[in-house]
Amino acid sequence: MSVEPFTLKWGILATGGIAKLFTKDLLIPPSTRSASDIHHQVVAAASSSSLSRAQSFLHEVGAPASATAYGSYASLWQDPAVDIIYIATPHSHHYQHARHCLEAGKHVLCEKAFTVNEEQAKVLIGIAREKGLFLMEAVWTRFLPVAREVRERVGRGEIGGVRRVWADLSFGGRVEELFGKEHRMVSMDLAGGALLDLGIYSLTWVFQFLYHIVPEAQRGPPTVASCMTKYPGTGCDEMTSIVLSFPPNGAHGIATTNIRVSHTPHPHHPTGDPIRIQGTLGEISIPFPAYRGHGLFWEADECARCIRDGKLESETMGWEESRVMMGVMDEVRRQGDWELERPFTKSFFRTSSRTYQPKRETGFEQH
Ligand SMILES: NC(=O)C1=CN([C@@H]2O[C@H](COP(=O)(O)OP(=O)(O)OC[C@H]3O[C@@H](n4cnc5c(N)ncnc54)[C@H](OP(=O)(O)O)[C@@H]3O)[C@@H](O)[C@H]2O)C=CC1
Ligand SMILES: O=C1OC[C@@H](O)[C@H](O)[C@H]1O
Repeated sequence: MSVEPFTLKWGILATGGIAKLFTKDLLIPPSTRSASDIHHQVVAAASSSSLSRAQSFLHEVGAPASATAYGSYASLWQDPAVDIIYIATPHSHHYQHARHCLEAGKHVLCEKAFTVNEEQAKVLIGIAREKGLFLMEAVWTRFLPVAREVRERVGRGEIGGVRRVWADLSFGGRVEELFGKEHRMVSMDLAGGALLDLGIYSLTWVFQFLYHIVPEAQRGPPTVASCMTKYPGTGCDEMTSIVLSFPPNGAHGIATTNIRVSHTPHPHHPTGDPIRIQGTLGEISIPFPAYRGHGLFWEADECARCIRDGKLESETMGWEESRVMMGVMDEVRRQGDWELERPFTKSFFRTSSRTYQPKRETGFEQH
């Protein structure tokens, strides 16, 4: 007997680079990755720039003609046809956009970094819990088959007890030419910087083996030591290196990120795997992965299965872990004296329109 797949109806909030890739991936039939239990439908997309931008976006990604284009985000989160909203705005806006979507009764998949600080993450989690809605940080690499397999093998003890994990995600380049002072990667107003943009991936690899797979009663937030070097153009971080020591036995996680030098200077001549998991009996290293499509559909499949099964959070990328990783990044910024220059902690981006003025309508004003 064949069972109808569960269909999840997506709304896309923002029309930038990753929104395009993600939406194209949503439209790849799940059967191409041997999934027959779920189906994704793109029902709407919204741009805060203009209606025509949303229309061009839907056309470019190949969405069905029935998909609705909106010229404001609020129209999207008010659309009754939408089940879940994928938020693909700059980091600075994740909190307020996710909050609006949740308050409008939508499930949310929010791009990384989840928020700009732990405080904001806690608020979003509280709202999702209270309203019975699914919420997940879109750390897509957690859902890659290679990540699942390595978690399982390490969890089975194949390399003994894990004592050290190294993870680097760094893209080197002529930063001033690439990003200037306005690009979201370096803009302080858009919560740019290597740590929030790329460092979250390094942290997520470390956390998978030194936190996620550790039995709940034994795991806990790590102690944090870090160095940060600022980008002269704006004052965000351009290199950050973090050393973590995890309970229960002090295992070390070394998470690094950089926008001046790369983890793989030449993709065809790799100089070493950027992820190494070292155990008492052996080591597993992972190269930078490459996939058909963009590899973003696995996280979308996870959303569909969780929502179908009535789960509010994913076991693979759960609320507690997103919150603890945000807390680590808060501490790294504190050690890097970041908040002395710009108050990313506490209420920044939350209520103050003095410190942050959105460039255009974002729905921010209500909070
Ligand atoms: N998973 C992954 O592999 C990747 C994830 N990301 C994450 O996705 C998010 C977006 O990144 P990316 O797509 O590269 O960014 P882009 O700059 O390409 O797109 C961001 C979009 O956000 C909207 N937006 C709303 N308010 C603003 C504002 N004040 N300034 C600029 N844009 C605004 C715009 O869409 P509109 O005009 O339609 O409203 C814009 O196109 C970030 O959180 C980033 O970390 C990024 C790259 C890869
Ligand atoms: O998530 C990301 O992965 C790819 C990078 O190029 C991008 O800046 C980052 O946001």
